[in-house]
Amino acid sequence: MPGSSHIVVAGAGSIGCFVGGLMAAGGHRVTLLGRARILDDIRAQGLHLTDFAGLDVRLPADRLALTEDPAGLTGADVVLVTVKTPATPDMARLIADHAPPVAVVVSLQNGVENADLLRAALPGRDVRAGMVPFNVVPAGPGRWHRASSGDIVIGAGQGGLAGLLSVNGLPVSESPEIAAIQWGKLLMNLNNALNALSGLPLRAQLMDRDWRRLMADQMAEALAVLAAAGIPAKPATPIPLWLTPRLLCLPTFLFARIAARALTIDAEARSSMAHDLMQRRPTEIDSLQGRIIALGARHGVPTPICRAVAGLVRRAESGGPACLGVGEIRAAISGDEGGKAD
Ligand SMILES: NC(=O)C1=CN([C@@H]2O[C@H](COP(=O)(O)OP(=O)(O)OC[C@H]3O[C@@H](n4cnc5c(N)ncnc54)[C@H](OP(=O)(O)O)[C@@H]3O)[C@@H](O)[C@H]2O)C=CC1
Ligand SMILES: CC(C)(CO)C(=O)C(=O)O
Repeated sequence: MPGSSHIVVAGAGSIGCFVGGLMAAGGHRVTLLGRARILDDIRAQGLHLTDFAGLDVRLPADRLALTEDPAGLTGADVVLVTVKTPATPDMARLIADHAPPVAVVVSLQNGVENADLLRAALPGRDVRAGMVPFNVVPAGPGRWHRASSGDIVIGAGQGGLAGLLSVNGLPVSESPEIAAIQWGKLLMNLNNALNALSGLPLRAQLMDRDWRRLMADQMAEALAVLAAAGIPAKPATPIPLWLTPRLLCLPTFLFARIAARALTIDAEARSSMAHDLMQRRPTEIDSLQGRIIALGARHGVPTPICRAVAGLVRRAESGGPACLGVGEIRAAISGDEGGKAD
């Protein structure tokens, strides 16, 4: 792989445009493969990237290749897969048909199944799992805002890939424990659904103790499932996962002090699932809560919270209410414990 590589972002949305844009600003040749509704805005006014710490990068459209045509994958050194999980099988087929077999494929997606889905469709290729801890929100035409902190981790392998992908403002590291890191992220991503159902920005949701207690109960349920299944999980923040439910239950002034040391999060942040529901798109609920529910069933651990929350997200996906209070969600959980939900 050359020092400056051709990176193709496969699915240019929030994560793809932000990461791809910073990599282009850092000197890589970048192609954004995406939808016309997104690329046309970038064609018209370039790409504008900001973040919680004052980053302000503007890239004219001619610094990027922009295409809706999967033939844009031809000639890639690295393919960054940034579609939502339900779109992974289709994207895997496009990569198989168009990307060179030597291109390294990196999944920058949430959930724990995407790298395996890609490997199954791309036998013999170097496919890495990755974990993106930070939040990116659309902030207007051609503009994306990184609203929380953390650095990308990818699976360890040959070729110094992390060093190659690291650019100013976007360090990338490799870890042999990427599977555990992805499970740790999945535990945090269980809040994507609560955030989406709350209708609140993440910071406002986190500053409310009733929401935090619900997050804590859901996380404790999932930790019990992972313990029964013997699955190790590593946190994306310095706070151990077993301690997180207890921290969430602290009074707000104490929680805020401790959380501020582990994570920066600004007022714009909302989970990717919140954006999916707002835009009436299918969510990743099956690969987040759905994964815990399936494991719980296999290992005899009840998962009433994940089941009720998944049920409410599915209802919202098909046009049901999306702005719920903690009390309404607790009522649905009690219904599930009584065997009524899902
Ligand atoms: N947003 C965030 O803050 C974070 C997201 N993640 C994870 O990163 C992944 C990506 O999330 P995010 O960036 O929010 O997702 P987005 O929905 O913003 O972006 C994905 C884009 O890919 C497009 N797409 C899908 N299939 C194709 C295709 N075949 N050809 C071209 N474009 C395609 C989608 O279009 P369409 O909708 O029309 O299919 C969409 O515009 C997810 O797994 C998410 O959980 C991880 C950390 C944070
Ligand atoms: C908000 C964040 C960064 C963590 O839950 C995320 O992964 C998402 O929005 O999907």
